[in-house]
Parts: sequence; structure tokens; C-alpha cells
Amino acid sequence: MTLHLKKVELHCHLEGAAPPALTEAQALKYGVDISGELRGGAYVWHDFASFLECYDKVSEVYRTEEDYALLTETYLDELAGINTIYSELIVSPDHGKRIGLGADAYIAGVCEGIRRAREKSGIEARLIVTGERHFGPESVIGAAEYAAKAGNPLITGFNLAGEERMGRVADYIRAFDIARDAGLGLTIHAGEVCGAFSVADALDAVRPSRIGHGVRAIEDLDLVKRLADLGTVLEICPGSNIALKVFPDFASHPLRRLKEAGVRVTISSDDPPFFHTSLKREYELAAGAFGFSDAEIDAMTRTAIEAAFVDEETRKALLARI
Ligand SMILES: Nc1ncnc2[nH]cnc12
Ligand SMILES: [Zn+2]
Repeated sequence: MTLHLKKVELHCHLEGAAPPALTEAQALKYGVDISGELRGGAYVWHDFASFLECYDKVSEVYRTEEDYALLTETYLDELAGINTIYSELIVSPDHGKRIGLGADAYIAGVCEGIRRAREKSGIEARLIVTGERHFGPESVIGAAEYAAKAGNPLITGFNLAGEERMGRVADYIRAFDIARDAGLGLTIHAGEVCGAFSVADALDAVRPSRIGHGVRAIEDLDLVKRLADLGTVLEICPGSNIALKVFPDFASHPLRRLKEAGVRVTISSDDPPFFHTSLKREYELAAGAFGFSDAEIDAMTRTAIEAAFVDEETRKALLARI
């Protein structure tokens, strides 16, 4: 039982958190046939590529500022209900553009959702703008430029997500330079679908303070030592990794081995309903399948706050609550 533990989440894609029932209602509202992507209350995909396609299609039924406010509020309310005090949501202005809403209205809706949730429960949230590799390198630069120029105090980070097998991290350096120059925190999806080389690429080309997943670093023990020495924080999403068959089962998942090697690890849910998980379940897995004590779980939560893309005053206030 982990309900009593305060929780923090650093890695959750907003559209990836869309409850199937809400998506169903949205599809009905707009007369969109979603039966290829959502059946029997579950999202339908069979591998990483088809997951990304499903994700993009599901995103198309969130079309207005209010749709995004509702989606954000719904997810943050769920998190607050399990004792979560801080959440970083990965948002993609490109998804807003693709449905004709536009990046500004997309972000305005998300910010309104944050405001509503915070008013009810006090949950604190920040946004990480992401570029999607499968939308092409130019769009990733566009996402970085958008994040840099937005002047929105809730946008505090920049990420690279999407099809990891498309290009190498070095192809996206310009986007990260733009984000770094704007003072945004940097994180990169690496070592999820691709092997250890992808994590090494991220460190060589960008050296972000955090890496999304990074779990396949375990294939190269020198790289694991490098992560530990650098203090790079891994945003680990065990349920996602098992659903995507990155590892066959929790017994072979490297969360504990990475932690014991001195790597700074945290736990998140990634795209919870797509992967039949939730932040609640990820904390339960940490206690159950991985056998971490409450003190060890609290230490990971503290690591997450230390690595959060927030101002120092907020960080201090959050740390005081663990
Ligand atoms: N797990 C994941 N990896 C890469 N890109 C994503 N976009 C949404 N979920 C993702
Ligand atoms: Zn992710």
C-alpha cells in the first residue's frame, strides 16, 4: 500500500493520459470513428510504431481549448486523489497545430486545466514542451522556438519524444541549444526503444540533466557508471517498459540495478491508460514487484523534486512536504 506516500511525477504525456471513457465521449461529440484505436474501453496498438499512431489519432479528438482544459484537469485531479503534490506534463504544441487549434490555444487550455486542479487540491504542475521526432527535425526546432518565446511561467522544460529510431540525437542539437538558451530544463527520451548508444548520444550531444527512460543504459555498464558520475536523473516508467516489451517482465527490469549502481532514478507512468497503468500502480510496483521500502520510495520522490524543472522556492516547499 502506497496511498499514504506523497507522490511526484516527472514524465507523463498529456494526451497519453487521456482516459478511454473521455476519449470515447470526445470522439462521439465530434463524430470521429475511433473504433480502430479504442475498443472495449482499451486503446488498441501492438508495437511501438502502432502505439505512436494510436496516440496521434487519439489526440485528434481533443480539439478546443476547453477540451484540453478538461483533459488536464481530469488527469491532475486523479493524481491529486492519490496524494500527488507535483506533476510535470509533457505537452506537444504540434498536436495543437495538427488539429487546427494552434499552439497558443492548446497551451492556454492546458494552463486553465492546471489552474482549476490547483484551486481544488493545491497540486503543483509545470509543462515540458516536446518535439516529436516522427514529425521531422524542423518541427522539433519549431517546438523549441515556441517554448523559448512563449514567456509562459508554467513552461519550464523541453523534451524530445516520438520515434526514437528516427535520426540521432545530434540531429536535434539546434533545438536543444534554443531551449537551453531560454533557460529551460532539458530532458530527452533515450534508451527506451533504442539501446545504450542512444543514451550515450544524448549525453554526448546535449548532456541533459534528465533522461526519459534511459533504462537500456543497463546494456553498457561503463555508461551506467557515467550516468551515476554525472548525476543524470532517469525518469523511469516500468509499466510502460513492460507493456512495450522493452523487458519481458518486472523481474528483469533494471530499475533496482540502476539504483544500486548509484544512478539517480525516479518513477513515472508515461502514457498510463495506453499501458494499462497509472502513477498509483507505478508506486505499488515500486513497493511490490521491486521490493522498495517506504523510505527508498520517498528517496526516489525526493530525487524527482530535486530534478524538477521548478524555481528554487517551489522546490524547497515541495521537499518540505516529503
Ligand atoms: N513512451 C514514449 N516514447 C516516446 N514518445 C512518446 N510519446 C508518447 N509516449 C512516448
Ligand atoms: Zn515518454
